[in-house]
Amino acid sequence: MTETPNPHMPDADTMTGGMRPIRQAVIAIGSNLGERLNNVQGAVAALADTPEVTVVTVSSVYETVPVGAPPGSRDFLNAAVLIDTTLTVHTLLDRCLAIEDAFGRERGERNAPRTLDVDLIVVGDRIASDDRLTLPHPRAHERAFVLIPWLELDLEGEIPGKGFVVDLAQSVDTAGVTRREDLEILV
Ligand SMILES: Nc1ncnc2c1ncn2[C@@H]1O[C@H](COP(=O)(O)OP(=O)(O)OP(=O)(O)O)[C@@H](O)[C@H]1O
Ligand SMILES: Nc1nc2c(c(=O)[nH]1)N=C(CO)CN2
Repeated sequence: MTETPNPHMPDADTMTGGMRPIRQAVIAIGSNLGERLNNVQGAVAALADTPEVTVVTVSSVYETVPVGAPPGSRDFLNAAVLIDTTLTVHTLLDRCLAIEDAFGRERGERNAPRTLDVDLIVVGDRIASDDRLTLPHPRAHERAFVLIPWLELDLEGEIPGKGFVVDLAQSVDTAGVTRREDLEILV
């Protein structure tokens, strides 16, 4: 679905800093290449260092079987982060991509092993679709490695148009998602 701008109202993405609303966003982080925990931890630290972003809570770390990845790919470490932000959705996306780059992310084939993936899952109840950004993330509702960490952060979480996280998490196969009690992300 594409957002239809209302010519009489300032779009939330073009309003000046002081006027922008605080939105709660869910960010999914993954790594299956290099120093996986260091990469995930670094992504959270970089988000926390971002002006106009406040990290609210961070999930446990989960070891997850790769989905849709080339044969032989290593397991991922995945986590989810709840943030409050006044950034526009596109500025937030740019920040996520810059954090990936800072951790040596190479952009090859889809689902190829990666040092770091930082995906925007939902930003408030924003629905958006353009050549750079789709919100909610179009595959989040079917991904146990996103839903299980998110559920830990917010039992009332919802993906607009798809349903509540608690229900979605029951409709997916969670066998490949294991909480790593021995690993922790520090904020
Ligand atoms: N909600 C979103 N979060 C992150 N990137 C998005 C989103 N919507 C669209 N994109 C675009 O997708 C592009 C490719 O993202 P990425 O390389 O992380 O995909 P992927 O991790 O291989 O696959 P997937 O999208 O299934 O997670 C990004 O450059 C970005 O412009
Ligand atoms: N287990 C797991 N599988 C994936 C992941 C991920 O983060 N975890 N990310 C993907 C592309 O974003 C594709 N497959």
